[in-house]
Amino acid sequence: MVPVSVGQAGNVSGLLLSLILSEQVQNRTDSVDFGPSQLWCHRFAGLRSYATPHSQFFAPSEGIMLPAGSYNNKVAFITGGGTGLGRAMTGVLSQLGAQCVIASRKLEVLQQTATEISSQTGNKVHAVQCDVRDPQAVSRCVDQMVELTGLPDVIINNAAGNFICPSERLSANGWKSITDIVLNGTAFVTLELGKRLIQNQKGASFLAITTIYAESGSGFVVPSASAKAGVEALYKSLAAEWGRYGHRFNIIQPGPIRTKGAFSRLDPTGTFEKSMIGRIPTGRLGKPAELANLAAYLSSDYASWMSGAVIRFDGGEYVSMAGEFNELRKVTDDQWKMLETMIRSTKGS
Ligand SMILES: CC/C=C\C/C=C\CC/C=C/C=C/C(=O)SCCNC(=O)CCNC(=O)[C@H](O)C(C)(C)COP(=O)(O)OP(=O)(O)OC[C@H]1O[C@@H](n2cnc3c(N)ncnc32)[C@H](O)[C@@H]1OP(=O)(O)O
Ligand SMILES: NC(=O)C1=CN([C@@H]2O[C@H](COP(=O)(O)OP(=O)(O)OC[C@H]3O[C@@H](n4cnc5c(N)ncnc54)[C@H](OP(=O)(O)O)[C@@H]3O)[C@@H](O)[C@H]2O)C=CC1
Repeated sequence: MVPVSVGQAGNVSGLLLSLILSEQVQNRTDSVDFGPSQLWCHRFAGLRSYATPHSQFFAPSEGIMLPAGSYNNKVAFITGGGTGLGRAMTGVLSQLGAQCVIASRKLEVLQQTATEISSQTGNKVHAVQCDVRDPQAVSRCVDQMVELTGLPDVIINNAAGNFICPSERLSANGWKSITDIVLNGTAFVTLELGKRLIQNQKGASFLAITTIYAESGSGFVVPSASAKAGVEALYKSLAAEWGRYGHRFNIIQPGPIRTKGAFSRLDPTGTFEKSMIGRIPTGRLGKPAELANLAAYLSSDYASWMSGAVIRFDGGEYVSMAGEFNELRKVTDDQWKMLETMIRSTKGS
């Protein structure tokens, strides 16, 4: 680990940094306990990753949590399973004994992931091309899965699209592109599989990956925020309606976890990561393996009494952003002494 100074980035991010974040970062530098000297940068595989010193209290455990064989004789269907978090979840489920089917648009990417994971775990991973925006394609994908593995025990709706964009620059097609993948795609997959499972009297666990801002909303990712909120309403509603058919529905809201797909579209210059880490109480990003362990637990028989749950998984970022006075973390001991003296010396109203 090497300490880095804020502002070491390249031209574009340097410009953005000074224009957008200068006040925030400068404040930190001057007066708070999270200045550049305490901002650490790990360098590995060509990627930067910032963390605070106190993140050492929260070192990630990336080993597989559930007992070996927990998914023997189970079939798991994961949308967007070829990359990022979907790939991590597929790896863990496969390692635990599941036969996995991964689906998305890019067949070559899926095939490569399937080959790599199955050669590591010894369990079959099937790649099926599917654009979840197209209900007919979803139906064909499920036909193909039925041929390969039969209907699944576990469905993970993980596929998504996103990009940062001021809403006044957003075209109708930009809106449609994101909401079609996230909300309609999740609905098409869930309805198609749900109906077939019901016909076959087979129970299943459904999991949706949303995000922390599904609850709060967020500027600059408005189609994603709207669609993810819709996914949460869909899953909470079906948890109530389809329990009688043996179906559970749960939701994970991840905070920031480094993946190429997310970071290239949400932080293309790498400028925002540092300020984001400053507001995460555990002082670091999440790891795909941590998310995968939680998903494996929620989708397993160990969680058979969990349905309708919304699990925030963000190192504390959401509550840290929400609390009115949380910025007072930045006040030093000397400043507290002064503030306390001022407050105690105030008499009357
Ligand atoms: C440090 C911060 C980093 C991260 C974490 C932070 C916080 C935690 C919360 C994070 C939540 C993350 C949520 C996610 O969902 S991340 C997942 C990201 N992964 C992907 O997006 C993968 C798939 N994405 C894509 O395939 C594409 O990006 C796209 C655009 C979604 C779909 O591709 P498609 O080929 O179908 O679409 P296009 O034809 O290219 O575009 C359609 C339409 O949209 C307009 N568009 C595209 N990009 C932009 C842009 N950047 N700005 C504005 N508009 C855009 C495009 O122009 C088209 O519209 P028209 O021109 O036709 O009007
Ligand atoms: N990483 C993070 O910090 C966070 C991620 N999330 C959520 O986690 C999930 C995974 O994201 P992440 O792994 O980071 O990003 P990725 O970009 O790696 O994952 C998105 C996946 O969705 C697939 N996909 C996109 N469009 C379609 C489509 N039309 N049909 C089928 N599949 C599609 C992509 O595959 P292909 O291109 O082959 O279609 C890709 O595999 C998403 O739901 C995201 O919203 C939530 C909060 C934070």
